[in-house]
Amino acid sequence: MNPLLAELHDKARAVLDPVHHDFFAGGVGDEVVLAENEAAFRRLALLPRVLRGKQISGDFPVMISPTAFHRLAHPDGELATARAAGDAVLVSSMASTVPIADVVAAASGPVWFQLYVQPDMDVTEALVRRAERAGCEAVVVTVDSPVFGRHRRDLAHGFHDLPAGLAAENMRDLVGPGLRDIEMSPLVSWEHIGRVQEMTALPLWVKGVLHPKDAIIAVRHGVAGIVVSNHGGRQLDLVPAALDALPAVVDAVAGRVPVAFDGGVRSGGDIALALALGASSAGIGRPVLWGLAADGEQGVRRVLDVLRDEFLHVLTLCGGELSRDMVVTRC
Ligand SMILES: Cc1cc2nc3c(=O)[nH]c(=O)nc-3n(C[C@H](O)[C@H](O)[C@H](O)COP(=O)(O)O)c2cc1C
Ligand SMILES: CC(C)CC(=O)C(=O)O
Repeated sequence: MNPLLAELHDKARAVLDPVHHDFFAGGVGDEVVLAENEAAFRRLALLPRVLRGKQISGDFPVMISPTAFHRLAHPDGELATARAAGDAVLVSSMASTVPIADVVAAASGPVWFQLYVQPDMDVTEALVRRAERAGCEAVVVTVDSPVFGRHRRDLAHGFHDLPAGLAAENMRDLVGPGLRDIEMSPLVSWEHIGRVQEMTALPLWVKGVLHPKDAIIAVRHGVAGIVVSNHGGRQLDLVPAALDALPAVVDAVAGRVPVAFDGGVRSGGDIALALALGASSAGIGRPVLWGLAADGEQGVRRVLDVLRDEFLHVLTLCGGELSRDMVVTRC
């Protein structure tokens, strides 16, 4: 982990209510996958190319992954995150504690709307319209959550809803303000993806694909892109590290749509490894929350600056190139 990010996590831990810290930090079950997401990067190494004789471009293919309830981390919540995002894609959680219109107004770059399909399709449609009206540039449907993950830390703390004064603002007038007002349903299927596509002309991504067969089905459904993700180790504690699932999905998709990735990215080198394995961009989840808790907008800015600087440095050391043949396993 980049030491500056570790410092921000330490600071966040010191300022956050321990219950909220554990909501952000925790994973499902024994937290095997939570640990594996980070460990997977340590098992890989990069073989740099040399004497490539070129200046690298400043492209920084990173997105801010959707995470719920930023006002638990800082009073400015998602407004601070949006202001700090710069030109990185900000995927704003449906469960934001600031309405999506205000998130988009605070951002200078693209904002995508993350959606859990609600079994009541009128509610789903209302959310999609809200995202469109706000000016979101894509809808990202999270598909790895047929039920809520069982997070032992939250159960131990008895944390199952937001404190008074905070609400899931996009949901408040539709179903209610709380965490438990958001429905997860195992009945959601590819048919619902089709129905969301019929509702909107916005590009639709699916987030939370691990099986290559699902990636192929997604492509067949005309999705604009796929995010390989295990939800930061918060859903099923039996899945592989997200990084280990990435190459097979990239191969199955075979360039037909972009394949983004998230899970365990904690340094610029991690971003480089994910891109070398074929990711179109790398998503950042918890480090953004640590920056936000530690120092609001400035803290999130710091996280992105540190990662950008480190990524571009690694890229230069790799000859400005990242490809699958440059990735080897450590002995
Ligand atoms: C506190 C927290 C809340 C999250 N909320 C959402 C959410 O609302 N929607 C969603 O699709 N994913 C959610 N995720 C998953 C993230 O989008 C992302 O997949 C994951 O955090 C990436 O792993 P990382 O935290 O190791 O970077 C959440 C993750 C965390 C840690
Ligand atoms: C269930 C959501 C409100 C948040 C989420 O996806 C998560 O906490 O992992």
